[in-house]
Amino acid sequence: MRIQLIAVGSKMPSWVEQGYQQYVKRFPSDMPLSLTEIPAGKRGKNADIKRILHKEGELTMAAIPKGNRIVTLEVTGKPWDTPMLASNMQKWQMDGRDVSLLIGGPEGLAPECIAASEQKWSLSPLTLPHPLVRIIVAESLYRAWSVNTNHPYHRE
Ligand SMILES: C[S@@+](CC[C@H](N)C(=O)[O-])C[C@H]1O[C@@H](n2cnc3c(N)ncnc32)[C@H](O)[C@@H]1O
Repeated sequence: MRIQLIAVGSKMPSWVEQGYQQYVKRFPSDMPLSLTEIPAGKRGKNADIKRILHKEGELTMAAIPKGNRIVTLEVTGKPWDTPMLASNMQKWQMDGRDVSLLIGGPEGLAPECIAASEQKWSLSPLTLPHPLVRIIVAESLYRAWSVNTNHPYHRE
């Protein structure tokens, strides 16, 4: 099973790149994690946010390979603890499809992304900055994998 992270926002500061790389490099070859960045629309003074969000949504949906399970990262989604994430990961693997995890931009995800979502995952009731979310997701997925494989990274 491949896991694809699709995140609105590109040209991240080096600390974001470094943080993400810390975890992505640990994924096993039978469950690789990839990142697709969607350029965020320019938000000038009189920006048409609805149009920008729609464009980001179109680009996000176009980046998802056909048939993938779509999971959205949403503040108001389900708060999965590590065992629940590990259990979801096992279900994803048994289901046989690859997984696309979607992270929105400054105003969140476009309505079409939310409508296409099969599962909504909340990392916290706090609204987190989108550059940080990809790092937390990568670490959480790696931790869940370590639970499922009895790897010593995760300790009870
Ligand atoms: C800055 S937040 C967007 C805030 C926007 N007002 C909203 O409510 O969606 C950017 C993206 O980061 C992700 N995100 C931020 N905090 C999150 C959390 N606590 N749980 C899950 N995803 C989160 C979501 O994908 C969100 O679309």
